[in-house]
Amino acid sequence: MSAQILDGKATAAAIKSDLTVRVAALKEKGITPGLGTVLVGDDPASQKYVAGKHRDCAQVGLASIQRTLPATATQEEIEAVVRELNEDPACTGYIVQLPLPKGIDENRILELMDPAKDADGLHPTNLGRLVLNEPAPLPCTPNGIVTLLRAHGVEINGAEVVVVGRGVTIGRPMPLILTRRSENATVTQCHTGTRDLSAHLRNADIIVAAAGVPHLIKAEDVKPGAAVLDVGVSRNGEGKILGDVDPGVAEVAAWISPNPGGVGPMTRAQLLVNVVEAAERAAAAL
Ligand SMILES: Nc1nc2c(c(=O)[nH]1)N[C@@H](CN(C=O)c1ccc(C(=O)N[C@@H](CCC(=O)O)C(=O)O)cc1)CN2
Repeated sequence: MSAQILDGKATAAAIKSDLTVRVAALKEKGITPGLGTVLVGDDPASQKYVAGKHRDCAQVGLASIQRTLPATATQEEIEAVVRELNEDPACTGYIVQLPLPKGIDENRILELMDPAKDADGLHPTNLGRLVLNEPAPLPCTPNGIVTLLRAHGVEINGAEVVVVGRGVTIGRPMPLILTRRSENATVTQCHTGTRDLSAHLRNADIIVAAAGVPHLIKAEDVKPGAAVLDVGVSRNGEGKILGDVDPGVAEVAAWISPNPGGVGPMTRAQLLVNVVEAAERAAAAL
């Protein structure tokens, strides 16, 4: 078997094309949504992701606001920027690029954000709304994964899903989204404390690999016909991305997301969706 590609680039392009029309409609009503980003430090990957987010904004017609602080920025300096964006009417939604430098209390920064402007869906209020099944912006990568699977007709309803990883951007929220009635999957969450990862993986119809361990998932761990989403990003000496999924998995799986070109572009597209949806809700309330 040679797996079919879960094409994140093409799916994200279709989403952005739809958003371009919706942003134009908002502008006709006098509303220009704007995405803010807060980038702290000089991590090349984070710089690249944030630059991509601003390129996307330009592409769909969103305004964008960039705040960049040095790696030496203090907790108080970062909090001051968050307070400023909370108050800035031009910024309808924003994100704080993660991870923040060592020594910064990331949770305190997230908690300080105005939940109404949380474009990442990572504010505790919005994560709580997800738990309560109330409307909220959804974390971008997990939501992007669901959208990617749906776009390719992969059955989620009733599927056995194994999520590998428990980080705040993917691992924690992914099961919350997949177990909603609208998705209706059964989810097992695995992590570094899991005793027999292979045993869980071999039972999965869908694997979401977000461990950050290069080539952790091998062909022999995967049930023939499964869909495998490679979310992990490690880099070799030349900066080339090494995903969590071994290339041999493509011979066993029915569906596989390339990395790059799979979940990454979907993360960015879903962020734009959150910003535009928030602006549409605000416009409807006028
Ligand atoms: N505040 C947040 N921080 C982080 C998030 C997040 O959702 N919110 N997720 C990741 C990084 N991320 C978004 O910020 C992200 C990761 C990857 C991509 C992407 O387009 N990747 C490309 C490859 C780019 C490359 O060559 O390096 C791809 O997969 O094709 C976009 C956004 C952690 N932080």
